[in-house]
Amino acid sequence: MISKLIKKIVETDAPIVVGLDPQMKFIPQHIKEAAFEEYGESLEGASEAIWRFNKEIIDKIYDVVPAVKPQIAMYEQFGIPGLVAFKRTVDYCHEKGLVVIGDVKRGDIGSTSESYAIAHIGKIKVGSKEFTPFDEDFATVNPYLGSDGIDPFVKVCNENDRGLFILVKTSNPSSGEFQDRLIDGKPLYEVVGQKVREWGEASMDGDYSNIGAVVGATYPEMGRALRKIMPKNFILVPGYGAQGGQGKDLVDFFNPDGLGAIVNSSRGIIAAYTKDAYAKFGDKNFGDAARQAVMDMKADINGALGK
Ligand SMILES: O=C(O)c1cc(=O)[nH]c(=O)n1[C@@H]1O[C@H](COP(=O)(O)O)[C@@H](O)[C@H]1O
Repeated sequence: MISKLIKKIVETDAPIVVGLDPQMKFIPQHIKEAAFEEYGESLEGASEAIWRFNKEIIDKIYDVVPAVKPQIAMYEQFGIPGLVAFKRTVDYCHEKGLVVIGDVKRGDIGSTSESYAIAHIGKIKVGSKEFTPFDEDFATVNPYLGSDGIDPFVKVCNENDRGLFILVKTSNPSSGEFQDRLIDGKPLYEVVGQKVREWGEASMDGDYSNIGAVVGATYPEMGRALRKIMPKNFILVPGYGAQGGQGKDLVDFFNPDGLGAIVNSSRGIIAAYTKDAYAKFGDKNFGDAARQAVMDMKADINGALGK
């Protein structure tokens, strides 16, 4: 699966993933009104608005980026209709040829992890039939329960040619509270980075492993150290844009081959039309604003990489 992602990154020349994290406050009024008129001011109405918003964004960016990352919490807050909107989004992104990273941040005891893995990147048998419930290409995973919480994800991943991005050093301000604590003189995130390297060894797909890591753009120094610890693991880098990360912070997340990292921006892209820099598009053309924000992000990152 990582080879498919790499192929698309090279084709689009964009190591970028658009985060499909719709919040009601970002959805233009005309979309909400139309959805509410048909489905009422209800969980169904909100979920329909999310779907229509996503579809417009996807239609405007699918040919310039390799991947999207829907964050399931944004959908789950609207209950079952929200999860239906999540699944519609995943399916439509596949139709448009995009790689889908399900940002689900799962991880539990072994048996429970296995069920999470089946739900998102695996297959479930019902009688004589087999189903792929959510059917993402990659899932994000929380490793802090240890190896027995990760092993079932790796197994399901290998059986289905899918991928994982395992949290190593997160982008948020208090991530250091636990992740930077020293264990035998090493920060915990480095210990976890070393484990990601080991977990990924049996999942090679070309030059890289299907098992990747998540490291926040907001911690470039740590990104540099982790890049060396995990030379064959792709790094998903969130924290660009809304959380302050910029192209110049990202250079050391990449390998000398120009690959090895994919940078996420969610609010910075999907809500671009609400920002002064893109206000000229207006709320009716929020999809065009998103596309322009992608092009600007691409120029910023590729410029920093000297391309
Ligand atoms: O796993 C993630 O994607 C993730 C890890 C992390 O350390 N920090 C982080 O922000 N994220 C996710 O990346 C997205 C960032 O959104 P923006 O700040 O709007 O670009 C959200 O979906 C977060 O849940």
